[in-house]
Amino acid sequence: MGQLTSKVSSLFTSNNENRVLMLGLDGAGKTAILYKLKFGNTDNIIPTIGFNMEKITIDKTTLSLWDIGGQKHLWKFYYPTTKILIYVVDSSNEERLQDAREELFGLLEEPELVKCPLLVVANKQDLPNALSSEELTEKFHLESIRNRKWHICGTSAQTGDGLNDGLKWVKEHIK
Ligand SMILES: Nc1nc2c(ncn2[C@@H]2O[C@H](COP(=O)(O)OP(=O)(O)OP(=O)(O)O)[C@@H](O)[C@H]2O)c(=O)[nH]1
Ligand SMILES: [Mg+2]
Repeated sequence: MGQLTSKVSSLFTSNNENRVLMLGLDGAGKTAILYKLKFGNTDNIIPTIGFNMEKITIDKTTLSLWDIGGQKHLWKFYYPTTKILIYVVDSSNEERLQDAREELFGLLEEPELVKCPLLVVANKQDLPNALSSEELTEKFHLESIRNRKWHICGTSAQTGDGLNDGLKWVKEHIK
């Protein structure tokens, strides 16, 4: 069983890509962000079963953006070889903030992700009740993260605001 798991896992990993892993609760907007960046729109998005992967080139650096569906038990298969972790939050959904925070801090304990810089994406900033990135920093106690480089950016996958700034940070911190 262990061997099978490791074979399945190896299907999803490659050492020579700039793997950027996008995680976050279902409905946070991971796929919307990926499609807005890649195709310029967020039309026809449905909940992700499995994953989507798109390559995006910025200033001659090609990033492989892996958007994994919110089914958390599958996330671990995608950890190996990840260089940057992007954690997407629905800033407008206060009810799920605690859950989102717990998932994030659980990920920060994962040995395979321990060396990955972290970009927290405070998504859905176009919605009137969205928490700002400063408010989310406080609610999530992000200042307590000391074992890696981290950054937060406010985005809207709908309008595209903030996405390029986030991508630029990723490019600057990928090794
Ligand atoms: N207003 C607004 N809606 C958004 C934004 N980002 C995503 N959405 C919407 O939120 C819903 C969920 O977005 P998805 O991209 O499917 O979320 P996901 O994180 O990929 O969810 P799973 O695939 O289930 O893990 C969709 O209806 C999106 O159109 C945003 O920035 N603003
Ligand atoms: Mg999705």
